Amino acid sequence: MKSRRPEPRAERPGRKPETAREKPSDDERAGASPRKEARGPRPERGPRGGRPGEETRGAKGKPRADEARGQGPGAARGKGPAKKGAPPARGGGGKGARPEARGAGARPGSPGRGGRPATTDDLTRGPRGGTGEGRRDRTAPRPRPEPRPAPEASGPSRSGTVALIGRPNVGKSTLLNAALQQPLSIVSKTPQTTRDALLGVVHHGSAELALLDTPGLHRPRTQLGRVMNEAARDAARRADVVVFVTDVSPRPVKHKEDGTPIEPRPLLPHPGDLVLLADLAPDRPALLVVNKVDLLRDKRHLLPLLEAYGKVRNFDAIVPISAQREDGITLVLDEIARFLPEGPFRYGVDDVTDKPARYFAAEYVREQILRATQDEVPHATAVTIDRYTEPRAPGQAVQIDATIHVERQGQKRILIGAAGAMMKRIGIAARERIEELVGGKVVLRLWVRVTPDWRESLPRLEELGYGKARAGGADAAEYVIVAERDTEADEADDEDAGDEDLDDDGEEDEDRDEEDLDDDGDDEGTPDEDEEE
Ligand SMILES: Nc1nc2c(ncn2[C@@H]2O[C@H](COP(=O)(O)OP(=O)(O)OP(=O)(O)O)[C@@H](O)[C@H]2O)c(=O)[nH]1
Repeated sequence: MKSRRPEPRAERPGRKPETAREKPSDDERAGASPRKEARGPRPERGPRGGRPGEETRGAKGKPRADEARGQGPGAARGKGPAKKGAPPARGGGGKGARPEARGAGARPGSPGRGGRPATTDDLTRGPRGGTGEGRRDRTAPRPRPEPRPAPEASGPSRSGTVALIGRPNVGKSTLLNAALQQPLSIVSKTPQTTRDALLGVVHHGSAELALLDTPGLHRPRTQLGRVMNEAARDAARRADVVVFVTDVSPRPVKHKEDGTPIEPRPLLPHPGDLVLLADLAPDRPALLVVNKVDLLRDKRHLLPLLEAYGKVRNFDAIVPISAQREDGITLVLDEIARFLPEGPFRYGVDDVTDKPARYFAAEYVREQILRATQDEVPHATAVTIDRYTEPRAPGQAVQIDATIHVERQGQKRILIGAAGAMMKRIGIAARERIEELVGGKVVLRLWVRVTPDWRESLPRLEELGYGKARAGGADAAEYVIVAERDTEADEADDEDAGDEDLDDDGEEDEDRDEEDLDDDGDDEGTPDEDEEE
């Protein structure tokens, strides 16, 4: 379906939350009555440009010193087509075809903190500015106080699908959100938050990037894990460009007995990455994005790491970024755009994604579960939308009934909490996030249901929305825009509530059911070990 553009909505007076209440029997209900903070006008979508301080380097370890400092327009060029040859179908992927205006002269300073979740308006029309009032999401990217200046459209138009691939928790969803300039995809500190490929459309100069956020590739222990891995691999297979995302994380500084710090070992490519890169889409352009460079205390460790990665694969470009701080995003988009095939845009300039609002309603409930619970609960949770009814008159609320599926009674008890307190907390936070999405009032009713072993049952996974062939991405002949609020109630195919676990305290979960690729590179192994500085 094609979207209609909603008018900017007016500010609404605040409302008070309702007290959650429980329902007898196996279902538990927690209502969160509408409460909304007033919000200001939405800024126009803006163009993009480079940023000072963005670092980049060419593939195979040749640092681009000038560009690494964001001083030159050619930052993040890598070897590019000059070495691999511009793909014929991508025609002229050299400098001449590149969008201009990035690097120096770009938006100064770091983006502002805070901000609010996306609204329907934002999802269809562009980024939000704002001051961050009412924002609860500490892990979502911080909105920019000003939109990025866009590169000028130059050369032929390019469009294509771009898969963001990598281990869990490296920041793929954060990167997508930063590129979109809105927190569309749910982000959490717990690995395996993303359970399905999610499209985000970015128009960048003369290029249209259909970015696919994907589940982190990991060692699966359940059918769900296998389905998630397949979703990621499928996205990589159908992509025109693969962006392999990895991260750097500082190790704690160790000290000798006399208290002097031990010189940290150099950073090395993550062993799991070596496994994944061994057979990752060898026949198409691949970019490496090294995320979380803000965590490096000593940036001298970055260059050897980039060089080491450059020896693993003949990347077309290597771009170190901080997705969370939105540093380096423009360079990533520039580099991707260079390798897209020439062709007309497939989406409207205001289109953002192909999932309906009900999909995000389920995801945002799951997001709050990830934030509010820990241990085994998040991984054992899925969310389905039982009813999504649009308001019949102005001022009325969207009515949403959602079921939270868990696997055991104990998990249900945890989710409900004492006197329903946990459910209430989740319900209120999710409802507020959904209200921002749909741009209006929402009445959200949540039930908790025990669906034993749903992660191991393919039919159950199908019912819960996992593993189906989904419309989306650049291949979709028709697509639904999230702003379109007339989603059919029986649109069962879109009830793909993702669910993944997230610790509120940010610790990697101890009892998660899937693991990252391990050091021996056999797709079986131990959880991630953060690299340290
Ligand atoms: N310090 C820092 N943290 C980041 C950065 N990017 C992402 N994170 C954090 O890393 C965690 C994981 O981020 P996600 O975007 O959910 O990672 P993902 O790769 O999509 O994770 P999966 O869903 O497991 O595949 C979150 O806590 C983010 O806030 C960054 O640039 N710097």
